[in-house]
Amino acid sequence: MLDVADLSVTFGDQRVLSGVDFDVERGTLVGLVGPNGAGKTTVLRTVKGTLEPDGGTVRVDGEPVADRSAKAVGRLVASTPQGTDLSFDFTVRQTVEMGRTPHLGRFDRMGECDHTAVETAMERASVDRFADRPFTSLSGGERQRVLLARALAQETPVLLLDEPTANLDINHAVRTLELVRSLVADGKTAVAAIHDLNLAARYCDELVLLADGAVRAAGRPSDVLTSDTLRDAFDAETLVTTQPGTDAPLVTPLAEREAVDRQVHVVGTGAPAADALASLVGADCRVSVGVVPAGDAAAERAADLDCEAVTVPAFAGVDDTARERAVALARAADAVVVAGAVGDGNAPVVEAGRVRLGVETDGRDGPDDAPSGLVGDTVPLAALPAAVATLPPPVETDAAAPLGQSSTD
Ligand SMILES: Nc1ncnc2c1ncn2[C@@H]1O[C@H](COP(=O)(O)OP(=O)(O)OP(=O)(O)O)[C@@H](O)[C@H]1O
Repeated sequence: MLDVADLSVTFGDQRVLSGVDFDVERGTLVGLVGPNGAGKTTVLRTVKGTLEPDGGTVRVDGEPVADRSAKAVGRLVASTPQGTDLSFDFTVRQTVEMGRTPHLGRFDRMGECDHTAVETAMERASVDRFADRPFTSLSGGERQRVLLARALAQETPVLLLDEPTANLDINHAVRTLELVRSLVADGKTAVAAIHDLNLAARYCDELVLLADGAVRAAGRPSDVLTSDTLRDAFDAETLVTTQPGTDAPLVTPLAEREAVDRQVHVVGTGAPAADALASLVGADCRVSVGVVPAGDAAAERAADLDCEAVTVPAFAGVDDTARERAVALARAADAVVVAGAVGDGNAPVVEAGRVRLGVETDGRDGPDDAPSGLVGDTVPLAALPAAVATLPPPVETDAAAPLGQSSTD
């Protein structure tokens, strides 16, 4: 439906976009994400034909936008601007009526179908109750919804939204994106520049991550929003987990922090244990995990993060050798962290810890499933590194088990 190929844009001697490629299928919402100045607005301006690129093409339905008249593009592509600071001396209804311009000849008056399109657009964007108020009397968020209504009144197959939720409270942000999703379900094709990565992940079918005018990653939100791509694009450390009740990634920025020089042994399985490992490694702790079944999410995350995992074959139960190694690691650690389900076979490992912390798991199997009485305080995942950082400094013991010895698997 929308095909952006090898786009490059230069302002003066500053190359702002280089080799930007992506395409958007009919009936999908693609989010443009990336840091300030990455080039998101420039991409949108090029797609709607108001900025001519130095190189590359934008095609809608196979035909280059550059080959069509402005009015013809206006019947195909509608957009909402990033800012709402427009000095209109118009009512809300008149503002929304501007969306009909591409459908009218120079001397045409609006007909019945134009009025219907305007009323429907105002209702869908929930601005009909403001219809007769001056645009300039509205709040920033209300103006944003009026500009969305103007774009809807244009009745185009393609919708471009530049920061559609920037001025909106969380309720209106969610309602706006739900509205965009329903438009997309009706067959519209939408591209939205969105700063809020978690809203983008939840509502977009695909994301295009831009930085310094180039595409750094593109695809499903869970493939695009990883700690590595976000570090690369934003130069920021993040913890990426999963939004409760969905498969969408949840990005938590990690504040600049002191490294947490602590050794921690994690007991548990699945996503909770895997997320605890990532969080602790992200805080520079030395971390081990086990006993876990080989192939479990926690064992795989440990391999990715280069942490020692004490594993046993799946469904084999905890054997003595594995338990002894895990107990040694737990004894040597400053804390044992319980995240995810813990069977009776791991109870001695948890008991070997001098300090035992549980991690809240949002209803997934967690410390509550541990054999009773094993876990002390339970903290949210986001607070885990801070909780570990406040533990007493390491004590030398004979039981010290340096990390990095081979696992028992
Ligand atoms: N007309 C212009 N003249 C010169 N430079 C420009 C112009 N428009 C944009 N730029 C520059 O191009 C780069 C990309 O800007 P753009 O607005 O596309 O970024 P963005 O990703 O939308 O940023 P933000 O998230 O802050 O809105 C920026 O460095 C910006 O300063």
